[in-house]
Amino acid sequence: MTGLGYDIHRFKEGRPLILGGVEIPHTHGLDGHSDADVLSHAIADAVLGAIGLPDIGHWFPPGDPACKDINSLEILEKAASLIREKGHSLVNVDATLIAEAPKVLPHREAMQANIGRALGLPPERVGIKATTNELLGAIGRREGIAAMAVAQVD
Ligand SMILES: Nc1ccn([C@@H]2O[C@H](COP(=O)(O)O)[C@@H](O)[C@H]2O)c(=O)n1
Ligand SMILES: C[C@@]1(CO)OP(=O)(O)OP(=O)(O)OC[C@H]1O
Repeated sequence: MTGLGYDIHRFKEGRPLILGGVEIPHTHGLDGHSDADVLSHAIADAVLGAIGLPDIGHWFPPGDPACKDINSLEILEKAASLIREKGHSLVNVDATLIAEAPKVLPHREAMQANIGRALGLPPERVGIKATTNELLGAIGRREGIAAMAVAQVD
């Protein structure tokens, strides 16, 4: 089965920028109740969606004090454990970050390692790509970062 995930967070000054559990040097971080790791959120929704489970807001309710500044790698761990509990196995995930800045590909291997560890996948089964939005729209105006992801589950 295949799952699809998408998320977007706006930039906010004074927050660290966390993507795939990696702190990436930048002028702004992303706003959110959690650590706002847009990449991990999109991947978690793809994993959950592959077996028809409700999305991350069901398991980690927006605004829940228990989720304040939560490390989103924990969300990935939860999604992967639900897959195993239901008798399935995760095959791979693939994601694209959409960001005008910063350049994120220099951090690809660190993100693959973190996400792979959280999901129980080897790094080569964690695809991470990035593109700018060619200066178009909100992403092009550097107002935030979006991510989309797919997951394959047997
Ligand atoms: N935030 C980003 C965006 C892009 N990259 C890398 O740059 C390549 C070219 O991007 P275009 O949008 O101009 O096609 C892209 O393929 C990525 O390798 C990046 O690292 N971080
Ligand atoms: C994990 C949660 C918890 O508040 O994180 P947020 O930072 O609010 O991020 P969002 O992607 O808007 O929604 C998911 C939430 O469930």
